[in-house]
Amino acid sequence: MKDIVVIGVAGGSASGKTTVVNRLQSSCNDRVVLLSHDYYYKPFSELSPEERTKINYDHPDAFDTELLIKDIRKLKQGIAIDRPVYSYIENTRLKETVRVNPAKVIIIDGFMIFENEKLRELMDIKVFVDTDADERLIRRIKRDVNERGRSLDSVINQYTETVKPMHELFVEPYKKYADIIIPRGGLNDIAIDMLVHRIEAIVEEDF
Ligand SMILES: Nc1ncnc2c1ncn2[C@@H]1O[C@H](COP(=O)(O)OP(=O)(O)O)[C@@H](O)[C@H]1O
Ligand SMILES: O=c1ccn([C@@H]2O[C@H](COP(=O)(O)O)[C@@H](O)[C@H]2O)c(=O)[nH]1
Repeated sequence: MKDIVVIGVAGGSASGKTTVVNRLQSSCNDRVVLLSHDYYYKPFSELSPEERTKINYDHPDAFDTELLIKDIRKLKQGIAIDRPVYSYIENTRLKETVRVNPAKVIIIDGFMIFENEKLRELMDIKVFVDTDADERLIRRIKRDVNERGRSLDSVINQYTETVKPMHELFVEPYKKYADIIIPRGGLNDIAIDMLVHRIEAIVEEDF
């Protein structure tokens, strides 16, 4: 039996990680499972909804990364997990969980997943989705206003106060750990096709 392969997909907020991962998943179907670092945001249930809007969500302390590491280890041992579900609208973890069964390829995505050494060491292939900051900001404004229930002012304030400075501390310096860098994000067909072929080769090996 071959080892389970863990692929990490990092990159700044709104760089196109989800777009890349969805394209990888749809090419490889149920042979691949996805765990997003964002599922593992701490619930901060002791705080009021108003207080939760003020948290720095771009700092490593906002995540329960230990739980993610435990869950990846269980999947690697062939044990199913119940992963948390996070709401960006309510800024907290929901009551329900989602069952994740072991698969040959585990994809982990998250903007700062290369920052944590223990997490990084679990990854066999590290991919960084690299998109210019101005494009990421435009995409983030559109997404957060349309899908995450934010006002234009709140997106711009959050970006200047935490997203950008934390990106410079916890995302960009860790790009050096990537094995593959995908410029321009989710619509880079050539880079995505190459990755899909690599993953297909892995899942087609004897299990
Ligand atoms: N190449 C692209 N061109 C234009 N918009 C894009 C592109 N890639 C992603 N987007 C859009 O930008 C937003 C952020 O992309 P997403 O894949 O969710 O990024 P991430 O997971 O890195 O935050 C989404 O609304 C997505 O539809
Ligand atoms: O409650 C929350 C939790 C997270 N965020 C922001 O989300 C992004 C990460 O998502 P991407 O898909 O990688 O963009 C992060 O930059 C946090 O600022 C939030 O606003 N509220």
